[in-house]
Amino acid sequence: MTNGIVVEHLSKHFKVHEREAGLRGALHSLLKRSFHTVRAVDDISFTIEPGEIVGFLGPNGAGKTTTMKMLSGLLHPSGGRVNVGGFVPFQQKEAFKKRITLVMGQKSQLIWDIPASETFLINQAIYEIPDAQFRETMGELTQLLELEPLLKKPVRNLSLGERMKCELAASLLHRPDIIFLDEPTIGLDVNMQETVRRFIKEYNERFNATILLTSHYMADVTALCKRVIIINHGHIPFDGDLNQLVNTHAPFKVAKLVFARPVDRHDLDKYGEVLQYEYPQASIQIPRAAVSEQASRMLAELPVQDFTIEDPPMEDVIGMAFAAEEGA
Ligand SMILES: Nc1ncnc2c1ncn2[C@@H]1O[C@H](COP(=O)(O)OP(=O)(O)OP(=O)(O)O)[C@@H](O)[C@H]1O
Repeated sequence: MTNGIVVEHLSKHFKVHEREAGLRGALHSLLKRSFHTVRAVDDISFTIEPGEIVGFLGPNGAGKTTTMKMLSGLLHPSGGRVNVGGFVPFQQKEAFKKRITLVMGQKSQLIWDIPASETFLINQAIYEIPDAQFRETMGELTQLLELEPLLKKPVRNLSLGERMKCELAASLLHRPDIIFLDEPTIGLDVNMQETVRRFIKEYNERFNATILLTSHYMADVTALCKRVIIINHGHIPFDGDLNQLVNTHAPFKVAKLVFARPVDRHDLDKYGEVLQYEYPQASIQIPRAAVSEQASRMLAELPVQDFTIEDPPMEDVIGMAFAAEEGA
């Protein structure tokens, strides 16, 4: 049984009731209802191989959650075809539900007033997980996510990060091999983001799970995803290797220098575009093709004390990809 995903010409259009403001508008819309169509997802196609982790990126309102809901069977598409692990998601077959999970960082499935361990038991019943398998998976998840001290506390007393760990455990108890993660690290502190990231990676490796992940934190994307799909206004302007995205939209690197003594700002212009210079530090943007030549020139000609070459921040690269799509 494969756990790949195939999406062909998928669309979701919402018909939204338009109402004019004020009493007149309310009366008018009672008599004559007018609608407009929101093309939340508009003819997208992609394939995800079994075991792949793919970053699904886009600005607010781009269509990420709508796509994930269609892939997990919560929304019926307006057009196109979806195949997730051999199933048509919106048919909502029991066997399909046992293969997938949708984790939404902003929504909780845990019951507020009781400990998470009791929600786990409820999920065991819902997913018909045999006792032995439940104990084994619970043991694994408890160890991977360090859940032991949290299991008996009412969910309302957990911190956001602790709750997220329990959320992940509840969503993965039935050992799905296709996982949709919608902002799993939102609002978590840097350490907890790192824990969740490590866990996602380990789960993927252990169960060869296919994972589609949205996140506004680029550290999640660079740590987990070799491939990214960018969605903007319901379209996909980019689908490919993360490195290729950087090469296409940011065909330059940034040299960070620390000088041993002050240099003339104008002397730096010949090496590239000076982004910032405030003694002792400078940042210079250099076309990728010229990086090694300019790096050796700078080291030979300038009083360099410390020197690094970095890719531009991923947030900037993604921003450039969105901007290119807007301008297209
Ligand atoms: N039920 C609905 N009725 C009408 N419009 C909707 C509905 N659900 C989503 N939309 C609209 O569809 C578009 C895509 O929304 P979606 O939630 O998929 O975006 P997103 O990429 O997940 O954004 P975010 O990063 O803010 O979560 C938005 O314009 C949104 O307002």
